[in-house]
Amino acid sequence: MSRPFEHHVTDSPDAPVLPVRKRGLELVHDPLLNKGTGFPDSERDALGLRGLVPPQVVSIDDQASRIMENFHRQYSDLDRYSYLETLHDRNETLYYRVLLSHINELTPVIYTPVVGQACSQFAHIYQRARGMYFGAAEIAHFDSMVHNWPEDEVEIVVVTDGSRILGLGDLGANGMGIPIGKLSLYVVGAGFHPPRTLPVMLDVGTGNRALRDDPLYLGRRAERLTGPAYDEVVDAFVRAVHARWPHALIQFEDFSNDQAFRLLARYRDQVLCFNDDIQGTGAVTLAGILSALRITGQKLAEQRVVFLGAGSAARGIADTIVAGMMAEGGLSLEAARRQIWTLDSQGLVTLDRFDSLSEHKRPFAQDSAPIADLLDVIRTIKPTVLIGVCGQAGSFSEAAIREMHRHCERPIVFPLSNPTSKAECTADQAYAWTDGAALFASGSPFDPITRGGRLLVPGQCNNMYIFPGVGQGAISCRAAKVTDSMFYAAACTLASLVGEDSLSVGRLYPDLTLIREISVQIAVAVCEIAFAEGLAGIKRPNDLESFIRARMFEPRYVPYEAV
Ligand SMILES: NC(=O)C1=CN([C@@H]2O[C@H](COP(=O)(O)OP(=O)(O)OC[C@H]3O[C@@H](n4cnc5c(N)ncnc54)[C@H](OP(=O)(O)O)[C@@H]3O)[C@@H](O)[C@H]2O)C=CC1
Ligand SMILES: CC(=O)C(=O)O
Ligand SMILES: [Mg+2]
Repeated sequence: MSRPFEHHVTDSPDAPVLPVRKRGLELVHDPLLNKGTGFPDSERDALGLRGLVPPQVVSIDDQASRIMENFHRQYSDLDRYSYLETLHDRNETLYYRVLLSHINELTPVIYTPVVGQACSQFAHIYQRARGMYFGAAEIAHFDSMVHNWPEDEVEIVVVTDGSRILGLGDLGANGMGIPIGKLSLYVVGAGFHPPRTLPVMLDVGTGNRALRDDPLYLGRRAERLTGPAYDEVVDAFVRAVHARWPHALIQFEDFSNDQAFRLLARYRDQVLCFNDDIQGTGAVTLAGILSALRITGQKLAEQRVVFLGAGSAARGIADTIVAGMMAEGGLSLEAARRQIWTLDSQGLVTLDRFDSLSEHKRPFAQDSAPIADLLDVIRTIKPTVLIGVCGQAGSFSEAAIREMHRHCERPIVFPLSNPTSKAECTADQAYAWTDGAALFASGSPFDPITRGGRLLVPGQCNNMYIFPGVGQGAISCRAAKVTDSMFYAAACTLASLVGEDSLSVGRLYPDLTLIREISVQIAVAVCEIAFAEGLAGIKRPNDLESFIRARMFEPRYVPYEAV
């Protein structure tokens, strides 16, 4: 049963007037409706705001200037994160206006790398409730708890169990910063209406002893659940969410790989869902490799790819590259997989380890002698592409990168682990060790570099380029499920949007200021797959692109009508 709540969304782009029941401070304290000093005089009269805000009526752009002035006054990254979250909690329209107009400067704060620091300290910097916590002890209440959430039209749920937050390991309930950050990017990147997004923490305990002993820790102080007890919590959560919001998309985020693959397999045909670390990362990485190959003029099917790390991200990327080699290069599944070598914490993943390998590693086990070390693997395999997804800082050594460059004129080097403190190497290092020849992209951003008078701009290979558009596509056409073919289409679309101007400075991804355009094009591609595969829940609109654009939230103040 849902209660009558305040409307937060208007779908009419032409003359949007939002009926508002709240008055006075109740309105000012609702972050979805608050305009702060931006309430015009007419609304101050009609909504009981006279005297409650300073006399000047300030435009949203002047408000944004004040925000940036104060943002620049903060002392540390964590201060900057907290400052933006305070704004998020006070005035969402202004928060998104500021993010959208300073996207390159602010994304690294609300997202990687600073969000990693924020998650590590989440319990200490916590200010105000945001999103929902589904605790194992409350499992009997999940079905009723979902009705405590005030919005009837949730479209995107990003859920984590905190077990593998970026490359920082098990952060338990502190991991809530990740769903919050990802959903901000859904709004900024693909124009989801803020009240239609829901961050979720599945609090099933934590294996992180230091957190459990931290007096300020906000999650369940118990060992992490496993086995059937864990599955029951996830099941109850998915059932409750699906019952309350049957059309919502559930994004699984930062689950350790012992759960990630199982959960995706279990739910992908039951409810609208995907795993971002597996599927989103696969798509964004293939796009970057395709961009790099436009520079070298080579074909995907000719590449020899080495992964340092053989977990969720590695498997998602490897499968997507294989799909590309099969689609573009005509290789068989087996032939494509033979072009890919993975290393885990025990060294090269080989057939002689088959029986002890987790399921997700087995398809990429190579018929090769054991090799323990990345340098020796590079010496033996002579890769053209090197991908780091092991969460181990500095694990691409100078010797390894130099060895790669010895046999490969333009090595494709992607240290993808997040946050920056976990990157396998820096942009500076990759360029220095290859004399500027590396085609480089990283999970967290690095600044441009000038080498010998030449500007080199590192791209950011991060699933943030993919998930907003895939989500918008899936929701716009009411897709019954999210398929791998949709992610493949997203990868090709993203690659097609990288301009020659970007490639001329070695940047393998478009500038982030283009994220909304990228998301529209990805959403169109995803919808087209849904229509072609009979998965769409609506009739195809004649002008699909305009249909998607019309759904997108613009952070500006709409007029209110007192009701
Ligand atoms: N840029 C992006 O968009 C994304 C980046 N990532 C980043 O990728 C990293 C990994 O994520 P994910 O795949 O989900 O994590 P997983 O835990 O699933 O996988 C980590 C893998 O790294 C291996 N590993 C650990 N230490 C070493 C080592 N010293 N040498 C070789 N391999 C090692 C592990 O080996 P073993 O199996 O033996 O334990 C495991 O196979 C994280 O830092 C994450 O932030 C993830 C998703 C998206
Ligand atoms: C980017 C991302 O999803 C990760 O590092 O886990
Ligand atoms: Mg992730």
